[in-house]
Amino acid sequence: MVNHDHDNNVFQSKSKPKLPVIDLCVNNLNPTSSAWITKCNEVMGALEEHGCFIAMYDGVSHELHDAIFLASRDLFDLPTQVKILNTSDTPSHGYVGQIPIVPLYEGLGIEDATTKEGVERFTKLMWPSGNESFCKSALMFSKALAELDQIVMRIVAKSYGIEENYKSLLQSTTYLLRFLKYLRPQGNEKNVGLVPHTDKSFMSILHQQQVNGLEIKTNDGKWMNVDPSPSSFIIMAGDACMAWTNGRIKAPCHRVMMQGDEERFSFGFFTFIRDMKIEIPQDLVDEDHPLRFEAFDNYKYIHYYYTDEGKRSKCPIKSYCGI
Ligand SMILES: O=C(O)CCC(=O)C(=O)O
Ligand SMILES: [Fe+2]
Repeated sequence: MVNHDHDNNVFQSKSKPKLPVIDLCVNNLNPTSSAWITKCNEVMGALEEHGCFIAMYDGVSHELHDAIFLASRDLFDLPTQVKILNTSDTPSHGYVGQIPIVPLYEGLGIEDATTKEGVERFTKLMWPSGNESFCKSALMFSKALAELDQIVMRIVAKSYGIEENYKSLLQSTTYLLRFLKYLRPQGNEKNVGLVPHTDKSFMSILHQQQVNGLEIKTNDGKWMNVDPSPSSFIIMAGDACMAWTNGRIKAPCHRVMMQGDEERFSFGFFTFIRDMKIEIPQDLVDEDHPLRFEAFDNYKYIHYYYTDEGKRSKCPIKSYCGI
């Protein structure tokens, strides 16, 4: 069982750079209160400064937090020949494991994770005779995180005055829930769990259990640790959001470093825009902010990223559709 005592502690070690922590608990969100404007400013300030922040969110109960991490352990305990059945047309959306540059990393993904069909399809593939509790937890967790994503994106859209543009994106949003596991590091050295990258998603929400490892690069090039808590979720912009906001919100570079002798479980919940080109809203283009990105397709961009040219690029979204 997870120990929740650390929930009330300070989230990040002192004297190190800290990510803003913003309360997005449902009961504390009242758009008619005077505190609401302050909250929106905090969210926008954090996203424009860091491309990410820590959200305190009660849409995932402690019971669901425990259940989804138990479900994750069940999943990773399956034989590799079962896990590799999790395939996808999109690179790194299905099973990934035993990769030489990241030998500690293993991940599986549920596409259409907020739909019963999507979650049932995945569950049936992994457990042909069924796994009711897995299915229930994965669906509840995904739905709760989709709500959190929409809370954040509505604030972004309203602040920029681009609600109509966001509405059309929302209708084409798909959700990928990735279960992630990192083996305990070999020896005493800090080991790479996941190499530095920016996400190819529109938005990402990360959630980790008690073992640390996620590090986010600050604007002055330092790596900042993020400490976990059952009620905290890291909201992070992906490359697609960076282009959509005409560069106002940057996708932060992050990595996973493993230390100590424990394995680590985490979740990545990613939004992508399917079947439509993402256009940079006119309202975000003016004399001071000339158009920096052409309209682009989120999935074609992912495929581009996995080409040699994409992999070599320092900023793949700029190489793909930058002006
Ligand atoms: O495990 C984590 O906390 C981070 C995962 C991540 O960055 C990713 O899957 O893109
Ligand atoms: Fe990532």
